[in-house]
Amino acid sequence: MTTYNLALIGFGGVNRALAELICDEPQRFASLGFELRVVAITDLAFGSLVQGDGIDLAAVLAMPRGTSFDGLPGGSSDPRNEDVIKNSPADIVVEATFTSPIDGEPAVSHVRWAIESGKHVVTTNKGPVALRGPELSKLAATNGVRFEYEGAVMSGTPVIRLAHKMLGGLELTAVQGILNGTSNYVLGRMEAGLRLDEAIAEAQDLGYAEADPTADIGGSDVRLKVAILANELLGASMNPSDVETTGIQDIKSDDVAKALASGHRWKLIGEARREADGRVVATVKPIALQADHPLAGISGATNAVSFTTDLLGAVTVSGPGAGRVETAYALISDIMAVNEFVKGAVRA
Ligand SMILES: NC(=O)c1ccc[n+]([C@@H]2O[C@H](COP(=O)([O-])OP(=O)(O)OC[C@H]3O[C@@H](n4cnc5c(N)ncnc54)[C@H](O)[C@@H]3O)[C@@H](O)[C@H]2O)c1
Ligand SMILES: N[C@@H](CCO)C(=O)O
Repeated sequence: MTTYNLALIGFGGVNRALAELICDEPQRFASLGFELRVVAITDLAFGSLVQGDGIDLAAVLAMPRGTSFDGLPGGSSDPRNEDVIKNSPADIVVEATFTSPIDGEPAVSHVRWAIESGKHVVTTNKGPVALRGPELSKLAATNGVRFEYEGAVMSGTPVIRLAHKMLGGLELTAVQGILNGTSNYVLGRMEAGLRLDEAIAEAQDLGYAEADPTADIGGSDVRLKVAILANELLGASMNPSDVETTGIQDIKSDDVAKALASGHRWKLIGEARREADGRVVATVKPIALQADHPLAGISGATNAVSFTTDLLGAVTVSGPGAGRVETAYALISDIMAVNEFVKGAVRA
């Protein structure tokens, strides 16, 4: 059986959930035809750890946040991302640090270092994909490795790969949906009577929110996702700054209650659409949907995206849009794609 060595860059909610699955459920991977071994971990809070024979995941998962890897064999209190990414014996770099909606850093550099040193990259980080996606995919192709990022949109729910693989024979003219778990959860909790700040705190505890939740509430998280979908699926060359964006920060408990009373529900809707002249235009804005609208019933951290197609009309995918384990599954599906690529290369 093939063993893939992983370097986990960022050891927060998502990469810890992946480490737990690797530690607790090895049979899940054996049934996929490979084993996973974590040989390196870096994080601002822990430093870095490189152990070529495989890190004892149960032991590091038990370390409280803020404890240093310094003192462990191969450990340091410094994250040493560049050295670890370039020189550790990893086959696959798993990037799950903070998303920067401004320039995608430091994740863009992490991805580039990995690809340039011949390592595959799987990531849930929207920044590099939305801001540098085509350039990084091209670099990966040139270096004979994969750059996979299913978790950048709707966490583990298959959207990007599903659309590429299964909708490729259709003409897509628009994508529209609820693409942020935190804001959808928050709007639902406000319907239940919570204040905005109370609902955000709950979403943070549940692991849905970004490190800076203003990205979720202010719409910049959805803006990145809409740009990714427009570029991947509608053939646009869009920068996130091209997406006209309004968040839910100005929606008050009163607005939510009034909408409910009149049979409406506020939802943060992201959309990209190809116009008759071929231009792709994209927006993010809150809309009070009628209760019988197909997206009005999407509740909690669940997301949904609807593709407008020529032969099938609307095709809608719905599932978790956030969550630690749910997002770790996106990384697993990316590793499955890397495995297919590696096996294909061996056969060829
Ligand atoms: N949690 C979700 O539901 C979800 C869903 C989809 C995508 N994502 C994306 O996945 C990524 C990880 O999410 P998360 O929930 O694990 O976040 P998190 O905040 O729990 O963890 C991020 C970790 O990265 C570390 N980090 C930040 N900058 C670093 C650096 N320069 N070097 C080393 N470590 C660094 C932090 O210390 C933290 O432990 C984010 O980019 C997020 O946008 C998260
Ligand atoms: N913070 C994001 C994570 C998934 O990208 C959300 O709530 O949807």
